[in-house]
Amino acid sequence: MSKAAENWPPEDTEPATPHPDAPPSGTELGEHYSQCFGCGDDVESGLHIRSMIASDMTVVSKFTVGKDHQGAPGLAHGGLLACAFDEALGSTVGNLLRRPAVTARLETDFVRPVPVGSTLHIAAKLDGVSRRKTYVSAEGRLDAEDGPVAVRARGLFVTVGVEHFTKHGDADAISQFRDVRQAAGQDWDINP
Ligand SMILES: CCCCCCCCCC(=O)SCCNC(=O)CCNC(=O)[C@H](O)C(C)(C)COP(=O)(O)OP(=O)(O)OC[C@H]1O[C@@H](n2cnc3c(N)ncnc32)[C@H](O)[C@@H]1OP(=O)(O)O
Repeated sequence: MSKAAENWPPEDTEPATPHPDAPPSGTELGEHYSQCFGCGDDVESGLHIRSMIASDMTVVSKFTVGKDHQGAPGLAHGGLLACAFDEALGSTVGNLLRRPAVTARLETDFVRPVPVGSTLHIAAKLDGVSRRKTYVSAEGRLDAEDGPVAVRARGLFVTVGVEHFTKHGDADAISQFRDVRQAAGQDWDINP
């Protein structure tokens, strides 16, 4: 996968089993939390990533690089690109497996510069599961699904209980988030 790559996944895994209630192919996912830097509509300079279920093992996401996302003049900051892949990979794990999980490890290979105004087409897939660990990887292509590869990433997500978020996060905000989502008949507990 990358020049520095070793085996991936780095241990024996079982194939991932999509949750029976995972959204079907073609489902547009929207934001998972309005204040999420990756996908939230309320974060003005956020990434505003939008994702769609592509199959029972893959999710495709789009991230358009804005002026607030620069490192060098006119070019995306690498850390923000890593953030975009964290979001895309996390969305893949959360929506297909439907259990709360957090990023434990994230690797990125920056293959070519990503200019402001360009759109990364990110295709992410579940690579395997070992106990609480889910391995997932993605490629981001410039300006088209079959454009040149600009970034590759792979991550390890570890399944956690909802108490991970209530204990370490803002319990009041989580409570409000839960109420709003439940009132709208939406799930709230796969990654609040
Ligand atoms: C619909 C949803 C959309 C969601 C999109 C959002 C995407 C954004 C996602 C994020 O950015 S989440 C925020 C960033 N991540 C964190 O804040 C996580 C902080 N870390 C932790 O809370 C804990 O370290 C963690 C929960 C990951 C693990 O702690 P635990 O005490 O629960 O488990 P443990 O340390 O025993 O690790 C479990 C397994 O994972 C392995 N592991 C943990 N960290 C690792 C690591 N860094 N590298 C390799 N392996 C790792 C560990 O060796 C072990 O393997 P084994 O089962 O084989 O023993």
